[in-house]
Amino acid sequence: MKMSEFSSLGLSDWLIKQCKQLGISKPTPVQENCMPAILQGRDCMGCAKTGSGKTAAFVLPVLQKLSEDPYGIFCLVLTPTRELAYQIAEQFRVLGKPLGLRDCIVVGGMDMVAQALELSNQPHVVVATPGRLADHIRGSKTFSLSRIQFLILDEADRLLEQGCTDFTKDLEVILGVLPAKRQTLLFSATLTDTLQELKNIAMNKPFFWESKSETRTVEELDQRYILTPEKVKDAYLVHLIQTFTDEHHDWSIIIFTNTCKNCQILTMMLREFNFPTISLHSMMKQKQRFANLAKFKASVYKILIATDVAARGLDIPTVQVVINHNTPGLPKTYIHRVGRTARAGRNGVSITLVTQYDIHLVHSIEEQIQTKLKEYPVVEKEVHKILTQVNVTRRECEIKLESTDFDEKKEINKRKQMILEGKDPDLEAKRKAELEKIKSQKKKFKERIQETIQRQKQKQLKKKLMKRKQMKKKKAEEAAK
Ligand SMILES: Nc1ncnc2c1ncn2[C@@H]1O[C@H](COP(=O)(O)OP(=O)(O)OP(=O)(O)O)[C@@H](O)[C@H]1O
Repeated sequence: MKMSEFSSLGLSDWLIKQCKQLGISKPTPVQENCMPAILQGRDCMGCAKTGSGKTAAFVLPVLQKLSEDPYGIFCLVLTPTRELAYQIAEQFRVLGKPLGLRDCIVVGGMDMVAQALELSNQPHVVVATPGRLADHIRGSKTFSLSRIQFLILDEADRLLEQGCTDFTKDLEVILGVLPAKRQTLLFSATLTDTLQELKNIAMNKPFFWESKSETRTVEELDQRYILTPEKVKDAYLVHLIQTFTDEHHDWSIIIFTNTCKNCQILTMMLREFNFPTISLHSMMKQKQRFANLAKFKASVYKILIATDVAARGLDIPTVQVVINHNTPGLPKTYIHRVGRTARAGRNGVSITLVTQYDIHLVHSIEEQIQTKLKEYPVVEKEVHKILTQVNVTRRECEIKLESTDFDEKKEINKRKQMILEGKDPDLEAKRKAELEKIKSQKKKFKERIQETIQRQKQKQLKKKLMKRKQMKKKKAEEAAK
């Protein structure tokens, strides 16, 4: 009966069989609703919660169509991170094995010549991050995307966001070489903010489907918070990990933090406490990033410390806990981060460490997800017992990191990025210094004004007091007369 459900959506038997081998036997709502429209040739926008099977919702119909009329390059998938590109390509490869599907992954940080060669061999599916693909388009005439049938934007809203990595210029280059007659599919757990821009990319009045639900996170996720002063945060972190690892042998944990440096320091610190920890952030070499992720997926390391480069899309079933070492500034980021657990109907816990300065962020997260975070119970005495040891260890790790060339590397990476963006790093540095100067002058000016106002207020107060004193004296004198 389950088999017939996929077949009633229009998939061939070979594809249904292939799904079954991966434990995919009954379509999830996003698949059930979006696949028929895609198979009918319509553009589609699918917005469904994290871990709800959006990838197969586009991979399966593309494979179905490809099997009916195979030619390369048939489909282009764009995605914001390199790790996600590999994950998506893998789904295509596994599900499309009976077709002899050829895919090509085009991401930054990997050999460009090898990629160019693969592109010229007419793969059926290209999965790419926008920056590197745009580079290939600008620099090479050995491949063409002018006949693609499908353009897919996975994590579509992120691709349009002008965040720390801005994809918009690269997207323009890519869209410029694609045929107007194509099917465009857009998927994400958070489409609504950029809906209009996305509709423009889809062009042909897309079929839009959004999972109807009051909450924006899954029910299987137990969402918690711990209110903590900044300097006790790390002690809570160590305590939490100790408790989880004592109680569960087969659990994996992802810890999200805000900067690459913090990621590095926390990894060093947790290793000092003998926790099997590994990190993932954008300052690492790409090969190292892939290697670390593979080791985490294989449970060689149970703890992954990552920046938001790992916040979206990664599908690792063993992850039972997500810890937010910092409260995310955007509710959207929170939704994707905690969505790394409780996937495909499994249970999971998320714990967000909140300082007094982040409470307003928690309120806006709660408002967006339509769920209240519950306090996570902790025996505080236990945390205070390890507080000094944890903070001393952290300080030692910071000193160790300072003695390496981490900051220097960061600076070099920044300069490289600027050169790639066509900016002059020295000129930018000068501009930044000037801006800082203006800012500091403004700050000083403001402070001086505040001081003057304060002084004037004090003067007035003094005057008033004097007047009152004199009045009292006068009254007393008059009374004495
Ligand atoms: N019909 C299905 N039945 C059971 N499992 C499925 C089904 N479809 C997909 N899955 C599995 O569910 C998991 C999550 O799917 P997927 O990674 O596509 O989620 P997603 O919706 O893209 O999440 P995110 O928004 O975090 O990217 C995967 O391991 C996938 O193999």
